[in-house]
Amino acid sequence: MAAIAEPYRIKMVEPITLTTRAQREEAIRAAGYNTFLLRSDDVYIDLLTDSGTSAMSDRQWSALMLGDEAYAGARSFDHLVAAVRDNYGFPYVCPTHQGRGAEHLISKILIRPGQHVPGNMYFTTTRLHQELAGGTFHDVIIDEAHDPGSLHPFKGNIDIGKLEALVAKVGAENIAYVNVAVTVNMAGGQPVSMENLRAVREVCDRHGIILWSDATRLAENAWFIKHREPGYADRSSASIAREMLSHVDGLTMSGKKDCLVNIGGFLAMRDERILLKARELVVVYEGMPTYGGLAGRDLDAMAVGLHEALDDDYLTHRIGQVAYLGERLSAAGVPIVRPTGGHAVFLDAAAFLDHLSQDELPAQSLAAEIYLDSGVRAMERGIVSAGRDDQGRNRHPKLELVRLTIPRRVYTNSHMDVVADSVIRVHERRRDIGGLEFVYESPTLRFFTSRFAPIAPDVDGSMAGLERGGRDTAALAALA
Ligand SMILES: Cc1ncc(COP(=O)(O)O)c(C=O)c1O
Ligand SMILES: N[C@@H](Cc1ccc(O)cc1)C(=O)O
Repeated sequence: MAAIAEPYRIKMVEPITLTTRAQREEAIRAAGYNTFLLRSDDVYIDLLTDSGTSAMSDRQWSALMLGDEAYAGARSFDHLVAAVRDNYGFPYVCPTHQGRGAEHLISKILIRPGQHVPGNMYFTTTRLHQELAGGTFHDVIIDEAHDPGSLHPFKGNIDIGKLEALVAKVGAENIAYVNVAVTVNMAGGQPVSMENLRAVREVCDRHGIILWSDATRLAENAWFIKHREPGYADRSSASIAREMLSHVDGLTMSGKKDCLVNIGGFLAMRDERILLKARELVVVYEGMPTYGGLAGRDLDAMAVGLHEALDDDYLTHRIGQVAYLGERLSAAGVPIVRPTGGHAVFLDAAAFLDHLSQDELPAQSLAAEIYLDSGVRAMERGIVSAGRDDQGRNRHPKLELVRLTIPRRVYTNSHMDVVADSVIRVHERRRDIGGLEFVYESPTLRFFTSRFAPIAPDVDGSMAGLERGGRDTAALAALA
């Protein structure tokens, strides 16, 4: 697949800040070594997330101006419904303020306490909402997804054998629904094949189980099917996305990703009974069913963005940019999850810092080191993100990763070169990097707000001079 240049011209720019090493040392200490707690002004290239960080197009900005801010019955809602119907094929839509708003509602609607929810690898907010509704999440993704080196083209696939085994064990009536994420964020932005979606549908039909989708990165998944699955090369990603969704009963969407907006989400479905339930709940937790916690202009921008994200040239450039960064790192011997996925390059922190145990939080430490080196902000996706189980024990996920997440239409490959050079530099002196420990552990979704301190001094200055072995008193003082 030949790389293409940005299929757009840049009409507006936002200056970003270059920082000194001394400023970054101060900033990461103040942030308790948690990149989520850095101030954006202290970040040079921000690869924390692809969520809500897209650049909107001139069409989307125009749509914002046309937003209808009526409390009820706004035409902006009609625009969103039409876009979802035309692009995704669902007649019913319930907007929410973002993806987890939709997850909250669908978990409350479909899960009875004690039921089980199989899915293709956990996502933090998804699993939490399933648990809060009384459900138990089960990972039924194929084993290859847990192996950073496996080159399986569809590492997001559900393992049909694992799914069938769970149904046999707990009984179909105790499965609330099957949730299939496209792509799979925590596995590295890995896609699900159409063949797999069909097979999962067949299992669900045979057992009378609802099939739902977390379609947050639907467009990127469709592009992978076009380029990797036999029979789809001549199809548009838009038509492939439509076919993918024909296999599911409904979806939750974080519009902040593949709808190219800074805020927004929704539920979409075919069953009017689910819509009615969603409307009963949305007025309690989000807002009127025609705005769901959003401004009318947000609905309009999302209606335009969800269509733009399905454009093949846009997708070829976007996924090509992720691959470009991945190839630069692989060529230098940096261990990454392969093949690269749709939204991010994931560093294999366990292999990168193989002198650290998982309990020394290698991914958290690596993300802090990369920030210290260059001001590039990444995100931990390992033991800290996985949290604790219902017995209060740390979960030890097989993947211990750092995510370099690429916002949509925001950075050029010159930025990717700066990122690659920095990660390669850090890799060259990896033996000097020590681990971290918690100094404050947040009880829920702990990766967002916990604070850390170095547990081991290094020899030549990476985190040297900040804190040596033990508690980060400055960080604790800042917290108090
Ligand atoms: C796969 C996936 N599902 C759900 C969500 C939740 O979406 P939001 O951040 O809009 O609440 C996210 C991002 O958080 C995600 O990446
Ligand atoms: N969904 C967004 C924001 C987010 C980040 C981490 C989370 O665990 C939850 C939400 C992302 O994947 O970047």
